[in-house]
Amino acid sequence: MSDHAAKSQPVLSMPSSVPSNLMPSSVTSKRHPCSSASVTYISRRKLVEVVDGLLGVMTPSSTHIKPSVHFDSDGPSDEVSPYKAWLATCPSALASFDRIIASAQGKKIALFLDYDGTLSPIVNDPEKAFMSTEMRAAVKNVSKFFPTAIVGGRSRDKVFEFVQLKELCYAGSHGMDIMLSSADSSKSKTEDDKEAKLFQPASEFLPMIIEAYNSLVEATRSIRGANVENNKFCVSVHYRNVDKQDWDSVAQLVNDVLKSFPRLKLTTGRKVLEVRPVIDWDKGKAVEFLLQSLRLDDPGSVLPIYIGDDRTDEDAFKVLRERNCGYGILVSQVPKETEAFYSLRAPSEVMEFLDSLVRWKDQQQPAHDQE
Ligand SMILES: O=P(O)(O)OC[C@H]1O[C@H](O[C@H]2O[C@H](CO)[C@@H](O)[C@H](O)[C@H]2O)[C@H](O)[C@@H](O)[C@@H]1O
Repeated sequence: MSDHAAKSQPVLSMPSSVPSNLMPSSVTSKRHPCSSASVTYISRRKLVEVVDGLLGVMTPSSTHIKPSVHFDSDGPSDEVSPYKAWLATCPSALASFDRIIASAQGKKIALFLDYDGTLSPIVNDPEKAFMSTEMRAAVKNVSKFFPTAIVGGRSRDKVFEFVQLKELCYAGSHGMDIMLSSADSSKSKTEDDKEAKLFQPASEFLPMIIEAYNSLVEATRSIRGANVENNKFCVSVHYRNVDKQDWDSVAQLVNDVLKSFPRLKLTTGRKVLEVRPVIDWDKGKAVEFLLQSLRLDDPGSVLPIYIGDDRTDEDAFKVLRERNCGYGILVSQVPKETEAFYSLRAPSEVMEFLDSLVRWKDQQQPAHDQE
């Protein structure tokens, strides 16, 4: 995404076929609703400099997918006006709530929720990214009305450990480890039964990921604050707690390790470098898979909503946009180029949005049924 983020011109365009009922109220042209040439990306400009410098030191092997790294800035911008300008094109999902539910009339909403930065606030220690009791209750409540899946970058087990709700579906490792229903699977009598509910398109990469994880731990051992997380089918190298002057070294070390693993590639998140298999699979593909598997892929009767904060969530936003069937909601305090239709500022607003969905459904029909 950094190549993408580093470009000064928005590269996205609104498909002309987006139905008007799926268009945010402020969008009147074919321009992408969530990117605007008039938005000043102050923090991104600084990032571009870093990216340019960084790409200069990277020499990917010929068989290796070119790593595109930039160092993320996820703090609030000092300047209010660029954010306001951005809101005009990527409106708040709370302010647009009536419009969203208007397009859900007669349809079943299917919810897809990222974990880190969406259900839990970003914290320095990834092991302590707990979600609040209130957020857990909000997710539990919303899942009573709408099919709900968590689509996270961490291992599926880890995400489940944080969320602790059996009634949801879980897709871990950026969608490369999908369990269709954790509730059903716990009741499954046989291994065959469990396997039928499990989809792991990168399973052949497991030994390679373990090897890469060990190499990355070894390579970054000397960098104070660097932290390598094994996410089962992918590995995260965190630099949030690394001194800024050492960020280049972290990227260089990761890139050096990757030269020995031509079938692994590098993506970036919020102060994290993510190493994953080169397979054509991402959160977008995972959402498509879930919609199909759960028989929710009829755009006439289902409105999927995906809420996420990270670059990897853009793949899912894009799928919904291209299928003209639902909404991506980006969680961000700063203007970003995005494929999402709407935005929310922080996990606290995500909770408010989920609570609003529950209230709306509650008022709508006492029987608690969906259409
Ligand atoms: O796709 P996601 O579920 O959002 O996963 C992306 C990464 O999320 C986690 O890291 C992020 O959250 C941490 C805890 O708040 C924070 O310390 C870190 O800086 C963030 O990048 C997770 O730990 C990573 O493994 C995921 O790759």
